[in-house]
Amino acid sequence: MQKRFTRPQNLLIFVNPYGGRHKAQFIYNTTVEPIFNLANIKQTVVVTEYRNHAKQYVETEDISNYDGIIAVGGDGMFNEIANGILLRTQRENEIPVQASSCNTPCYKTPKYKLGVIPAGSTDCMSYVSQGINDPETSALHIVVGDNHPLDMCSIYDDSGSFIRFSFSMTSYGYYGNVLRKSERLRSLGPSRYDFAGVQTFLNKHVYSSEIQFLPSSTKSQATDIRKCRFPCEICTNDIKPPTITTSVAFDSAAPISSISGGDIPDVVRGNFIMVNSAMMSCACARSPQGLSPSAHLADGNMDLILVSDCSRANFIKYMLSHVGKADRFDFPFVEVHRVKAFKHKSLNTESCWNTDGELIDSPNISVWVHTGLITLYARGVEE
Ligand SMILES: Nc1ncnc2c1ncn2[C@@H]1O[C@H](COP(=O)(O)OP(=O)(O)OP(=O)(O)O)[C@@H](O)[C@H]1O
Repeated sequence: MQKRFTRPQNLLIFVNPYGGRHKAQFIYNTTVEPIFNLANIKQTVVVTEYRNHAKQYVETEDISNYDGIIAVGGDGMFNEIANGILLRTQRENEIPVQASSCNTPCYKTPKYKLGVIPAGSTDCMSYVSQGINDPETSALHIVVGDNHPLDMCSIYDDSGSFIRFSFSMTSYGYYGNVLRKSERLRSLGPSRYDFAGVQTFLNKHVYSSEIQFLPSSTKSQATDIRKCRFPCEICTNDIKPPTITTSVAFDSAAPISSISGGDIPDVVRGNFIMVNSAMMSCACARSPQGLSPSAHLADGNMDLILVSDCSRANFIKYMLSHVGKADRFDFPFVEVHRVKAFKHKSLNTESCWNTDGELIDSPNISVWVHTGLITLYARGVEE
């Protein structure tokens, strides 16, 4: 078991000059570097030059001297680094990354701890793991070597091919369409999400889908009042190792039951404005409670939130419930399930997926949670 505090000696740091308001370099120079220098931490800085630069770097370069990898950027940067280091770790341990791997106790945790200094647009990772988007706070958590496990999910297309790992929201329909539009509006900075959101809302689309899911085997529920707060008993005590043991490759026709080692899946069919899964609360400065306020950082579950067709007025009410403290599950057209895995099949016209702000074009995917697969320099949110 990892010690709760292991102060880092030597860090690999990626600075994304392109994310958020383009302030990552300034934040690193003025806030992060001085704190790391005071703590005598050796630093190697890579300013990213293109998309996937950080992912390629951690997958292929010699990183054996470092004890941690830090993103100065947003959730997209963190996702890149997490994907790169997870793929490298599986490759080095000869663990194949494909859907059938989910049927064994699965992927190996990297030996490197990951941290993020918020310098993106949404910065959900910092907000959810520290309760605030503040570069100084994040730098201090790294300096003292705080530890917190983080669940990751793995996503596959309907032929069982691996797509990517993800840590926060994976969403089909509305948020997928917003992302697709917002990518074309990057020059507007963070406000691109507002423009894309309004446009997507005005062109409301509804998608017919079938979703199979494996319900969680833990006692906690998405509707719990208790949230993930330091010290979180659910994240530290309630973790169950994966029980999935059979080995059958995914294919588009196979029901999730044949690949779930005896667990019986539930099935829902309907017309949805969006299908969301939240690995964590997905809170951010704009939505301080997040998409699923009682989701946990490391309990081996995700919350599957199905938003059925409804009037535009009701959809706005649902979206506005995310800004305040109102119960976002108290709508007749919203249902929520705490699950370990799910599989989505489109039954008519197709949308795309938004996972951690990255686009997945394939509408038919399966998603599996892996308990505590990453170790973060974080403590969790303190009240
Ligand atoms: N030099 C670069 N040029 C273009 N894209 C880059 C460069 N460096 C990194 N990227 C890409 O920028 C994307 C977005 O970065 P980042 O997550 O830091 O900011 P953001 O999208 O504004 O914030 P958030 O993800 O929190 O909403 C990353 O997915 C990364 O691949």
